[in-house]
Parts: sequence; structure tokens; C-alpha cells
Amino acid sequence: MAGNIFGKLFRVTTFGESHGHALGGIIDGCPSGLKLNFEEINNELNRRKPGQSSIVTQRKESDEVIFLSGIFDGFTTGTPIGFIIKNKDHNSKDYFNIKNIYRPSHSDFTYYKKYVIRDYRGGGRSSARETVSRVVAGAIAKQLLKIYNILIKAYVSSIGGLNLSENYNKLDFSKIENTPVRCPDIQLAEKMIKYINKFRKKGDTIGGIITCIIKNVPIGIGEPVFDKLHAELGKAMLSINAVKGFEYGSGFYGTKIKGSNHIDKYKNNGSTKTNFSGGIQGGISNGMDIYLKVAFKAVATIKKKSINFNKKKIFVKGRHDPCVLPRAVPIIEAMSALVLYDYIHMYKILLF
Ligand SMILES: Cc1cc2nc3c(=O)[nH]c(=O)nc-3n(C[C@H](O)[C@H](O)[C@H](O)COP(=O)(O)O)c2cc1C
Repeated sequence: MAGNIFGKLFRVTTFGESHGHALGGIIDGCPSGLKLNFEEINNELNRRKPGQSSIVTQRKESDEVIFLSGIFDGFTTGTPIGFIIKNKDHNSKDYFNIKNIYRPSHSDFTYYKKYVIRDYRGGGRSSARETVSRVVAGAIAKQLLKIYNILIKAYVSSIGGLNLSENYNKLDFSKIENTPVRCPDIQLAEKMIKYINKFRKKGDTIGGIITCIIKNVPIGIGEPVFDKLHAELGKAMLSINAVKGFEYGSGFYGTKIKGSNHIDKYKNNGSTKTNFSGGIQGGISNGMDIYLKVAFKAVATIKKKSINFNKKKIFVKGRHDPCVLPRAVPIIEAMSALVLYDYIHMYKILLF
């Protein structure tokens, strides 16, 4: 199975399955001499972990990371950072009844057809439990990005038909973590929670959108032609489970307004009056904020009778997310951090 490595110079390889002994990763390309803040790494893991509130899956995992290599006296040594996160609360028997049948719109069918032998428990390798390793690597990348003063903030901007207003400059990012749904508008967050609970009680699921803002990116990050910054961000986001769409800058809205209204006119200092470009022009950062949106579907494991492709009725047990967005916020931030640090790395090698 290929496809388990992300990044070019700052690279993370992830391994592990949802119901195996452990998940983990190897980070290669981390410079020596970074004093790691372990509390911050744990904090990122706590934001992603299951069982953190009533509106996410009730699987209870402490998600403690154990570092195996690459760190000495709290500092990175420049050698590969190996780490694991043990699985503790996996009820594998919940999946025995779907061993040979495929949940509609999950990855059971395609994994079976491609690999034949697969760990079907909890989705195995296709489970979003894999993203725990991305969050560890992303937390380290975030600490490296602090050196450049780069700030990454993601939040839930839409659940079903409930939408946050477009202007992120008016939002108070310090409120994102104040509610379990991770929407900074507290009144809207309350409505979103009620909305998610409505679906949860019915055994159904609901999707939505996460917005991510990346501030203080220096001018010049991103490469021609195939390694454009937005292309890598798009790949990063679309590699996350259940993601159905990605846009940056004006995105699809940019198709609806005329060119004379869409151009970002320059101010005297090189910054622009508007930012429809989303901080990237020609695949290279222009110093303005990068902003992007990621669309998540309503996920497949509904607690209702469902029919699989050979017309057999199936009922999926197990503990599942009625809405994955609250837990996906730190994953979006982690993937953004991995891309940004990797690309800054490349830039330094080319110029210094
Ligand atoms: C944080 C998170 C939690 C998820 N939890 C579930 C879940 O409980 N049930 C489910 O069916 N899918 C869940 N998913 C999505 C599946 O992993 C995903 O839909 C599946 O692997 C098929 O891949 P695809 O939807 O990207 O095509 C979750 C995704 C994320 C990001």
C-alpha cells in the first residue's frame, strides 16, 4: 500500500488502523534544536480525540502520544521522530456483523476490491483515526511556524443550512474553543449543537464547512508549476476523510462577479485593498491572509437499517460521529501547518 507519506522535505509517514494495537508516525526533516512544548501537542490531540463532548463519537480514547525517537532532553535532534498512540477503547465485536458486507458510501467496498485482505474493524486504515498521527506532526509543524509568526486558525463556519457570516475579520477567534462545536459565534454555535443533536438522536448524520485562516505568511512561499501553494493545500485537505470540497480565496463565488470587481487593487505598500486571491497568486503567497474552506459530507455510518449492494439489510453498530466537523478543526489546522512548514523549508533551501 503506497500513499502513506505526506510532504517533500518535512515529511510525515503515518501507520496504523482503527482497531489495531496502535497508530503512529515518523516525521523526517524536522530540524535539530526545537524545544518541544508537549502540553501544546497534547492540547491539539485533546481537540481531536473522540468522546470529548456529547455531539461526537462516544468512543473514549485518551490519545496519549508516546515518542520513541528523535527527541533528547526535550529538544528535537534532527533525526526521525517516531511516535505511537495506543488504541485502548476499541469494541471490535461491533463490526463482526459487517465483516463481509459493505457500508454504503464508506470505503469498505473499494478497500475490499483493491486489497482483498483488510482490517474491516472500524474501517481499519480508512478510518479517520489515522488523522491522530497527522495532528501530532501538525502540532510540531505549528511550533516551528511560530518562529515565523505564522498563525493558523480554523473554525466551523457551517453545519447543514446554518451559516456563519462571511467576514472573518469580525470574528473573535478566542471564542472558537468556548463551545464543543468550535464555531466562534456563540449564539450560532448553540443552534448548531441543537441541530447536530437532532440528527444524533435519530441515528443520522449531518455535514458542513470548516474555514481556515492563515496569517503572516511571508511573500514568496509556493513553487511553480505543479507545486503551487494552493495545489498542495488542496491535496492536504482533500486527503482528509469525508472531505468533498475545497476552495481558497473567492473560490466558487469568484465565478459570479465581473473581473473589474474581482481584481485586488494594490495599496502603496504592495498589500491589496481586497483579497479575492486568498493570499496566493500564481501559486505563490503574496503576504495577504490565506483563507480556505473545506466541505465535509454527512458521514456514512447511520444508525438506521441500510441496504448494501447485494440487497442485504445491514445495521451498523459501534460508536460514530453524528457530525465530524468539531473534531476535524484541529485536523485542518494540522494539515495547513504541514504544508506551510514544508514549503517554507523548500524556500529556504532555494534562497539561502
Ligand atoms: C474526524 C472524523 C471522524 C469520522 N468519523 C466517522 C464516523 O463515525 N462514521 C463514518 O461513517 N465516517 C466517519 N468519518 C469519515 C470516514 O472516515 C470516511 O467517510 C470514509 O473513510 C470514506 O472516505 P470518503 O468519505 O473520504 O470517501 C470521519 C471523518 C473524520 C474527519
